[in-house]
Amino acid sequence: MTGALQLPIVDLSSPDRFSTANSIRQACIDHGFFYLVNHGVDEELVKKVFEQSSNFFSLPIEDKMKLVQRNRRGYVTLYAGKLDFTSSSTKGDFREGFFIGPLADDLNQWPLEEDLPSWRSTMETYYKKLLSVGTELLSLIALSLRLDADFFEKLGALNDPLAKMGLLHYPGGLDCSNEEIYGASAHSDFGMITLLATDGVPGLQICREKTEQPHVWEDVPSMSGAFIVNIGDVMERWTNCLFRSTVHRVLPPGQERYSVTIHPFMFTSVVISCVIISQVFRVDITRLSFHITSSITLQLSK
Ligand SMILES: O=C(O)CCC(=O)C(=O)O
Ligand SMILES: [Fe+2]
Repeated sequence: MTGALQLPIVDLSSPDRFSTANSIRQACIDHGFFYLVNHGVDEELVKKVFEQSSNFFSLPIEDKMKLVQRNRRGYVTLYAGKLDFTSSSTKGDFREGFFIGPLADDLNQWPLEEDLPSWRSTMETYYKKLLSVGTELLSLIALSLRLDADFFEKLGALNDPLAKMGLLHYPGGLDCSNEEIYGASAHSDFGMITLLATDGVPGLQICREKTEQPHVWEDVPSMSGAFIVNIGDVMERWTNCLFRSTVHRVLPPGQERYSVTIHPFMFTSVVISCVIISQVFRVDITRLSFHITSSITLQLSK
């Protein structure tokens, strides 16, 4: 069953940080998803990122394969990944991607400047800008949890700003009537928060009650100029499940679709403890730790 949904809207430019923090709190309790408006990222920059993304994915496959993923950076082919680990489908998700990690460590792969002029600088500008939006958001999230605004910063979230940006391309035109293939199969994101920009083509759906069967899927319409923000598994654990890491997916649209994700903070060395203590612990506190291997494979122990 599906239906359309109107997510809460959070205005990042509001001078009243406490009221913004309260609206974030309510949005994260009710949906785990919200629209972020007045975020200060220039519309022209977002447009350029989408244009450059399309330029890359339009290259011949041989050229894209020269940048095939190494160290979790670079090009990932159609069907190579499957976000729903529980799915019995033998095929992966019907999308291709290009992943960019921390700019300082020299592990990123870039198209040649002569092939795609300004490609690298556009992506680097967007990455840095989104990291600063994420930083502001993280301090508001701390306030929303009745913590000091610099709570996560003091834990080292900004010392090691391990962020991952994904350019995603859903080619469309897939007739999937016989097979269970999605653009992105059902999953929750594993980090703290995700900021998502889409080109407006529909396809994203969320399921708010992940334990209920059958799943009820609701369409998330895009909002012009807004980012879609969602809570990830690590933040769900920080909050003892007060904030939801909501399951979502992307249907294989008949129409071509582009999106850009960024997961700004992936702590590498911090033990995740609960900041919301209630009568009922919904997570196992004694095992709330996580590890990221050098290849940024995150294993959350449950
Ligand atoms: O493309 C989208 O709209 C969402 C993608 C997504 O959920 C993901 O890559 O984690
Ligand atoms: Fe996701």
